[in-house]
Amino acid sequence: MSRIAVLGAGAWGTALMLSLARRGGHELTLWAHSEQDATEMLALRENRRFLPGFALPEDLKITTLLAEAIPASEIVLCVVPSEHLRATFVDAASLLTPDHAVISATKGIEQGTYLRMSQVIEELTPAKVAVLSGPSFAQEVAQGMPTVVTIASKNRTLAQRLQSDFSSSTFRTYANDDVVGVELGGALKNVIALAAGVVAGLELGHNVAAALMTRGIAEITRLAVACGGRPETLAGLSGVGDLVLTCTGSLSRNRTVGIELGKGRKLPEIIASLNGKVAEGVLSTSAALGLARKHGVEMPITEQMEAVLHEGKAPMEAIRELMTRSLRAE
Ligand SMILES: NC(=O)C1=CN([C@@H]2O[C@H](COP(=O)(O)OP(=O)(O)OC[C@H]3O[C@@H](n4cnc5c(N)ncnc54)[C@H](O)[C@@H]3O)[C@@H](O)[C@H]2O)C=CC1
Ligand SMILES: O=C(CO)COP(=O)(O)O
Repeated sequence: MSRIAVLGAGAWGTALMLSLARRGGHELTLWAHSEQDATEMLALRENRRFLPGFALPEDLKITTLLAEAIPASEIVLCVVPSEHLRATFVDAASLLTPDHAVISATKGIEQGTYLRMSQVIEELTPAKVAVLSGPSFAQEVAQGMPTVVTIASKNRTLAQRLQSDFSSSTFRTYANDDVVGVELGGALKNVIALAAGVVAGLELGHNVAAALMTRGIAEITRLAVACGGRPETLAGLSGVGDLVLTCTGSLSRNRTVGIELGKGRKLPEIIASLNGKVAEGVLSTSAALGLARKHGVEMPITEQMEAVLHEGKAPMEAIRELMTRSLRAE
């Protein structure tokens, strides 16, 4: 039995909480950032805003107070969007002790610092840190559909404990000690998913989608290895696995944003239509490029995606440039 606080009542925090509840044996608290969302969940026993259609467990505690959620738990599952992770942990820092385990399921790279989410948490808190990543749409996890992800920590005992806490007959976890590879795989696939959406929106066919995934994993792996990750990690669930899911699955928000860009819609209008739901790739693209430049790594797809997202480049021009780069060996 573990006492687990889930920080972040979006789709993914809610789905992971439902999976933990289905596994059974845990005491669960869900922390919501928004007072209004918490009030609605308490009244309806449903997260109608971010993950409608699923009854919240009767014994689930819901709060907007970190001081209520964290001291009552030994495991803190972080699922806030990357943009808000630092602020959340600045507030949470004084409540966390070396006895706490924080497991981050957030997929992103911090703007400006280019830090991975677990690095931000380690910088701010004395807690032990792990990450959870892999091919996992919230909707399917909430429905109890079979899902397989990776839990990574440099602390093998912690990874094994979390594996056992999170695993069930519908949610299987593999342990890994390559935190860098697992975390960067999860963050960087969102950039390629945006690009896969763009070519779908432009109706450019299947060949280019397969090529984007293949060359996408090549550039993701280059950067992850430059940062200290292992290439085989990027061939795993939090690399190829999540890349394939997000580049092909209709439930992906990042891919959907890409499709709309490919159809010619403007980014601010697309973001507004998400109604507060996060497409992490939009911000991660800039951070990924910053990190790549810091390490002298070439990331041609990410570079073109940055130009389309934030410099007004026409999507078709970005594809043309990728296709006409100087020829090289695979
Ligand atoms: N939705 C999915 O299927 C999956 C999402 N993820 C990752 O999980 C993370 C969270 O994504 P979702 O749950 O999908 O988000 P969401 O789009 O469903 O919800 C957005 C969340 O952001 C919160 N928020 C807004 N402003 C905030 C603030 N100032 N401080 C703290 N929280 C604030 C909202 O309350 C809400 O919980 C992301 O990094 C995403 O990439 C990972 C795997 C699957
Ligand atoms: O990370 C995800 C699945 O593993 C979810 O992807 P989207 O954020 O693109 O929906």
